[in-house]
Amino acid sequence: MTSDQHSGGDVRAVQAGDDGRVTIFDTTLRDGEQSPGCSMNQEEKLSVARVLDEMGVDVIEAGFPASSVGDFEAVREIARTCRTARVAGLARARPSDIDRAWEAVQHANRPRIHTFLSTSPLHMQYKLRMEPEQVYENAVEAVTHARKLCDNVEFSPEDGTRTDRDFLCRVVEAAVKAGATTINIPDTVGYTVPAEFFELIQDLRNRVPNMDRATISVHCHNDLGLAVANSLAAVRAGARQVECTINGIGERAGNAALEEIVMALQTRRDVLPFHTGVDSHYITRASRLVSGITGFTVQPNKAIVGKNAFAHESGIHQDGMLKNAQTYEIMTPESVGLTRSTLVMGKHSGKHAFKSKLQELGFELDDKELNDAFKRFKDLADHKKEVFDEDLIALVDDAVLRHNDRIRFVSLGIHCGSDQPQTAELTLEVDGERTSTSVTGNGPVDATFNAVQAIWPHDAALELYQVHAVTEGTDAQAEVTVRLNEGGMTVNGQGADYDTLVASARAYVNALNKLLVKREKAATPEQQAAAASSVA
Ligand SMILES: CC(=O)SCCNC(=O)CCNC(=O)[C@H](O)C(C)(C)COP(=O)(O)OP(=O)(O)OC[C@H]1O[C@@H](n2cnc3c(N)ncnc32)[C@H](O)[C@@H]1OP(=O)(O)O
Ligand SMILES: CC(C)C(=O)C(=O)O
Repeated sequence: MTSDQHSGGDVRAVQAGDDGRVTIFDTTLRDGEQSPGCSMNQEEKLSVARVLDEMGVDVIEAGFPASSVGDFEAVREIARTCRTARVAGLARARPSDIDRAWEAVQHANRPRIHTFLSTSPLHMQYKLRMEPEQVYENAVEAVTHARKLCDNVEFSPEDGTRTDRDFLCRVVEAAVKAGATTINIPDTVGYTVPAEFFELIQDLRNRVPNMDRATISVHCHNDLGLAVANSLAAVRAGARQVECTINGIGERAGNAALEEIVMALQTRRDVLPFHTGVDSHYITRASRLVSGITGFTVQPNKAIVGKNAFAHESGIHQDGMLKNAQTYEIMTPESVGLTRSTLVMGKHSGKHAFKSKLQELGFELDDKELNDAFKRFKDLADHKKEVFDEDLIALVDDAVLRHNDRIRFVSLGIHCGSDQPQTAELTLEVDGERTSTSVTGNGPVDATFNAVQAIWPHDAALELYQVHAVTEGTDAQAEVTVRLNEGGMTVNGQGADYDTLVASARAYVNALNKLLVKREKAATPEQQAAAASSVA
């Protein structure tokens, strides 16, 4: 078997100087943020961008600047902050969107405008209500306009995998001629399969005469669970940029997961002779940060970053691991930033050990955050025999990532049991002002949520209430997820505490804070100005 047969693909160089380096384009802050229920404020987006920049992601798609004032400002701040990563802003194929994207990214060390327009028959006819020739002209105009502003322009023919092949080749050729430096082929609805996508990318390379003047990129959705497989097939066919997100979050079933792409390329270089610039040791930290901010818990069996990804429970596996870890591990936990714990944390631990433990777990906190988290840790350690790593992660996510919230949990007292009525005595701080109330309900959770409603009236409907124990035992911390829906806007809130009801109140309050962010993003500039003077 030749090495080419072995890799099952076309691994010849795609351009002069091609050494198999794959550009990692992270869209956690744009497509990831489009996940239903996920909304990040500016500071949260910045903290994710900082980690992505540090870990060596090549391009950060920071948002869609024309979509709201809040997103515009977040993209602008990220552009000003990132040191090495290129910062991209997404724009529809309209001059006003493109101008807005440029306004947001222009101060980046390395800016990019990413403009897109659907090319599939379905999208053109029903969504855009445009004829193919109008779409062709519009795509050329958009890229031409973007190139007048920025020398690095990406063009995406949206729904590319369901586009007529001849038309796709024509549009791509014209976009490259107009100055697009990257051509991104999106599998917008996660429809393609690996062999088909391989053939599509190869076909573009063979048929589009000027294809070698632009980098081919792919953007795969996970509707059939094939996003990573499709992306890797495309790389073998000559794509040199992969668009992906941390933990695979994104529209519907999500996008290709960054950690899976990076680790597949790193672990299987023998059959996938490509490499990225990402330092894989940052993966766990980035995953936990995104999960904490979005409230999207990572499923335990998720590849690379799931809680069980490096856990071995059955005897034969444990025996093999003790004899040689490679028997059941194809990569080391250390390579993705998981450290084997050396410090045991308990109520006698001091702040130095606490800080060092958090660093081991991938958290870098400022002094205020550290003090807040330490206070919560001491309180937890007083109520729990052993404080595990999972407890600390839940606690830090809860204590630290919320410090800019406008509505804050202060205290909760509950009267519950078989005596009626169940009553919640709740104190919240709203924009710095404390309010207390005492409210009844059908059970302690209902009473707690009624109390939140009494202090901060709102119309959002509760869609999900979920409790899970962070570790085993009756003294385990509870991690609660609450999903609210207000006029079609969904948000997920999370809260953790050794008291399930306090965790519930924290989760509800967290969801309300996210709703405030989402409302702000959805508002027009005039509505935003009016809202600035009143929270509710
Ligand atoms: C596949 C993807 O992920 S694409 C990115 C999706 N991301 C988002 O939508 C970000 C959040 N979106 C928003 O904030 C809003 O949709 C906005 C601000 C972008 C636009 O809001 P509105 O002006 O109210 O338009 P609305 O969203 O209802 O409809 C979209 C309009 O854009 C048009 N459109 C859609 N895609 C494109 C495109 N790539 N280029 C040009 N026009 C487009 C649609 O045809 C429709 O036009 P119409 O109003 O003439 O019918
Ligand atoms: C804007 C494009 C790249 C996109 O998100 C998609 O097609 O899924």
